[in-house]
Amino acid sequence: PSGGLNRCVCVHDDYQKTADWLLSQTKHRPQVAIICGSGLGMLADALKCQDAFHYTDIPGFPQSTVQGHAGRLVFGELKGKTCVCMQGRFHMYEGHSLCKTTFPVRVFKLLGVETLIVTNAAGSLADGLKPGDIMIIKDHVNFPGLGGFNPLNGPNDDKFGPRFPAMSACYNPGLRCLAMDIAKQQGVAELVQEGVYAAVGGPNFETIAEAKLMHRLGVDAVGMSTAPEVVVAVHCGLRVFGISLITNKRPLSPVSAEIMMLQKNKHKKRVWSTRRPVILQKDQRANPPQVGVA
Ligand SMILES: O=P(O)(O)O[C@@H]1C[C@H](O)[C@@H](CO)O1
Ligand SMILES: Nc1nc2[nH]cnc2c(=O)[nH]1
Repeated sequence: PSGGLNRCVCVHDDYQKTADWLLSQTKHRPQVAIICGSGLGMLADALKCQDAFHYTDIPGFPQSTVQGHAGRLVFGELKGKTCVCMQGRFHMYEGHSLCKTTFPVRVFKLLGVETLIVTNAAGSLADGLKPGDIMIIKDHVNFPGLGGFNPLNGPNDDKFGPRFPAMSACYNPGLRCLAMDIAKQQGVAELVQEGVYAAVGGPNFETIAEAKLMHRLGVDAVGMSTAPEVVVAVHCGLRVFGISLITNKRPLSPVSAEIMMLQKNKHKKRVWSTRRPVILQKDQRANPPQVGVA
């Protein structure tokens, strides 16, 4: 991969100018940044003493084009911590370069942020993860990154981090433990579990074969964001905590008339089944049963 979309074209000064402008517009000095995923922008409403800025008014900031992403940066207080909250993020499928997609993360670093909380909407590939559940991200598979689409491509900015950053402990274990403890205290532990998130480029959802492949690779939930932001955050030394809100199940097999078969159940009764057809015995092959016919 080469070309404009796959090479960081922003220089340190670009991030600094945006950070300086924000610092001149608000008295808040955030320690925590929160990126709200699709439909999760209401998290920002919980902030007290808010200063809010539309992305269109922030010098150098990319613009949000997705429904459910309001396009505002909100500063405020939450339980005694000063936070900055992105109501809406940037995705590769909108046509943003990865450099622009992750631009706010480096701005947060320059604002003095130490901890980044990433949230997203994702489809479940795991049996035990249902729509409405929350998955604490323990690790990720960055499919665009594995293919060479990486926000760190291009000359390394040593002021932010090293050329070859380690990604073996992206999601802070202490924060993951704390989140699980809080879920127990709040009585919602049965809705919360840890899992592996995979980022794909989108905007199309996965084919059955792609979903199966990811499931076999150990992916629990799939979405179209987060991993590039986390790569940039870890590169510049931010502590990261991530959660996926499970919005749907990603089917691993087509449940359709094509594979519906009448099969014998354990009581030897013939019932419709969506189980995979069994391999036929030699003597059955000459006269195979027809799918969907009793
Ligand atoms: O920003 P997130 O990752 O929450 O958005 C997800 C991925 C797509 O933008 C959209 C698809 O439903 O939700
Ligand atoms: N790629 C992908 N992104 C999602 N965002 C919400 N659900 C899904 C899904 O099933 N797949």
